[in-house]
Amino acid sequence: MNSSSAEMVHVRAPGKINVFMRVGAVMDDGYHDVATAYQAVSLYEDVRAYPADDFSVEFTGSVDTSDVPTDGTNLAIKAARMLARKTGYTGGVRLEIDKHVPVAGGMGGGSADAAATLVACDALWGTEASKDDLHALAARLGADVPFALLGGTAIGTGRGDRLSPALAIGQFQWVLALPDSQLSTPTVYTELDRHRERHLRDIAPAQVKPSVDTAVLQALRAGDPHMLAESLTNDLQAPAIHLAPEIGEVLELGEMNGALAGIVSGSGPTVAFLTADLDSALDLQIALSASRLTAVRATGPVHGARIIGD
Ligand SMILES: C[C@@](CO)(OP(=O)(O)O)[C@H](O)COP(=O)(O)OP(=O)(O)OC[C@H]1O[C@@H](n2ccc(N)nc2=O)[C@H](O)[C@@H]1O
Ligand SMILES: Nc1ncnc2c1ncn2[C@@H]1O[C@H](COP(=O)(O)OP(=O)(O)O)[C@@H](O)[C@H]1O
Repeated sequence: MNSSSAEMVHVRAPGKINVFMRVGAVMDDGYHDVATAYQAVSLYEDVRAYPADDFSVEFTGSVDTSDVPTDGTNLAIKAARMLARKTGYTGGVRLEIDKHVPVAGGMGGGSADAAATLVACDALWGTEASKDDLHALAARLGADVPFALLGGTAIGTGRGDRLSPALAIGQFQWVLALPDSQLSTPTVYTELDRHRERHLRDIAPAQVKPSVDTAVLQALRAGDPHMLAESLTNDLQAPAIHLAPEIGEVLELGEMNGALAGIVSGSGPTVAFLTADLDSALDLQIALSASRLTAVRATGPVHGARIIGD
């Protein structure tokens, strides 16, 4: 089918925080078996898709995108091409991405771009892919991409792409210390495996099948930031700090300035601080900014990738 039905489609997709992340053994496909609790937060990628004969992408926004490739290796272009192949669409798309999620920061910005692009191209091209088809394409693009489609709060197992929504009430107030450096996701996983060999005490043994602690699920269900702060967990935090020791100082600074708790987001180096309420979040944002960190506030959970009427 080749019936382009719109002049432009605008889709917004969120960045994410892993409020819980246990990493188990390496599976046959080379990926680690994980158990994670994702929360989508109000730091967004805005993707605008325009009809075109070929495939291209341009970036604007508040974060440095100078390192992000704009050729066929860009995740958004990969997503568009994959959808075209799957649906038999023979045209292309021009993508404009207004980017606010830090690149290689552990918040799934590239995944959000890919998820938003799938939804935008499907609407632009009128290809009417099913939810299941979009999910399957998303999972092929990256472990985090299905969650960027779904949004909200969800448990991810397997590679992190087998999702089940988690009940969460209310809004959590986060302050994010955005990095001016990057960490490569595979490097952090590899560092974790090295740490395991050194028997670090705060990391679960790889042979234990990872699962999400019931305390996290209870805290999310209760919408209680104090409870959630007690159960924030990330097996990738110690290896991320080992690779980028300044993360440890950022965590200390936040915890001294009113955060209930701080956690490295995904593979880092973004640090997410959970606060008790909006006032504490504002105070913490000011304190971190005074220390010359880029600190932004965000709330969660928020929606996954969806069309915005401009
Ligand atoms: C760590 C997490 C936590 O949510 O997020 P980020 O910090 O990247 O945002 C994810 O596991 C990342 O998801 P994503 O960034 O989509 O990963 P992919 O592109 O699929 O994989 C990049 C690489 O990470 C490693 N990887 C990823 C997921 C997983 N369950 N096991 C792995 O070992 C593999 O080396 C893989 O080649
Ligand atoms: N559209 C995209 N946006 C961001 N990064 C992209 C994109 N396409 C490819 N990449 C590459 O993917 C890597 C990881 O990107 P990103 O999703 O921002 O980080 P993370 O996996 O830490 O959440 C980066 O090194 C980047 O160069």
